[in-house]
Amino acid sequence: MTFVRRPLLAGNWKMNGLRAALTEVQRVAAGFAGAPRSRIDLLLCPPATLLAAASAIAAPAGVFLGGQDCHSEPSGAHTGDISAAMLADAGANFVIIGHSERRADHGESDALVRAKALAALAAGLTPIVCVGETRQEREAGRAEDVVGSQIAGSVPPGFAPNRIVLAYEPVWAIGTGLTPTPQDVARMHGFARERLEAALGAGQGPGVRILYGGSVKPSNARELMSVDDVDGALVGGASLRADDFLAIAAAWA
Ligand SMILES: O=C(CO)COP(=O)(O)O
Repeated sequence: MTFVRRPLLAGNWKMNGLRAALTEVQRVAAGFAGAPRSRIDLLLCPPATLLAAASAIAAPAGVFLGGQDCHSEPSGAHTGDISAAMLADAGANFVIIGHSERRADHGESDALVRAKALAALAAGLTPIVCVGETRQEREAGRAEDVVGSQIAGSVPPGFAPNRIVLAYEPVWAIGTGLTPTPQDVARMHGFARERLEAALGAGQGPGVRILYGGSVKPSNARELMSVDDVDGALVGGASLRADDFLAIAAAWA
């Protein structure tokens, strides 16, 4: 079976954005509506407080919306948490799961990340499961071990490859301006695809979109996005301004 992997450019706003920032959503939507949109999927993941308003602006232009986390349970006594169904109800199509900031700030384990991914799938969302090694792990030569075991523990088995997205985000590249070399990105993405094949089942690896994340900017997007097995980007800081985000999207023009 041959798979066509449509590039996905995702913006993770993290804990940034008041209502005034909806003007950036408007500008992304306007820029995308006029672009040859068939080339890529565009996704914005604003804070949950802006999701419904952002969806009203972006969805008509064909821009997808996503959450940044969800609870592993469908509902219940979990003060301050958000369920996958709530995200879907507010207009989300995707949800970022297991971002390294959540793994670090909230002690999320691979098992919890997998449970959250399953909750997302049950609510009809596409989980973007994040993996990546720290600087110490890379320097100790353990990058592949770490990413391999995160994939084995976090990716729910038995789903079609188009229902799950993987994001490789080396922790040391996030918000630092540092990026791996294209050769390192190619090696890690190729390795991740092999491990996805093991996690999802024979023949499934080639169908999964694998995003690169960590200091993606307009100036390096074209080089990083042309690497083998890179099917898009998960962008933090440079997704906050519509001009930068659209300039990254132009890497596929
Ligand atoms: O963590 C990231 C996206 O999820 C990457 O963040 P930066 O693009 O700011 O490095």
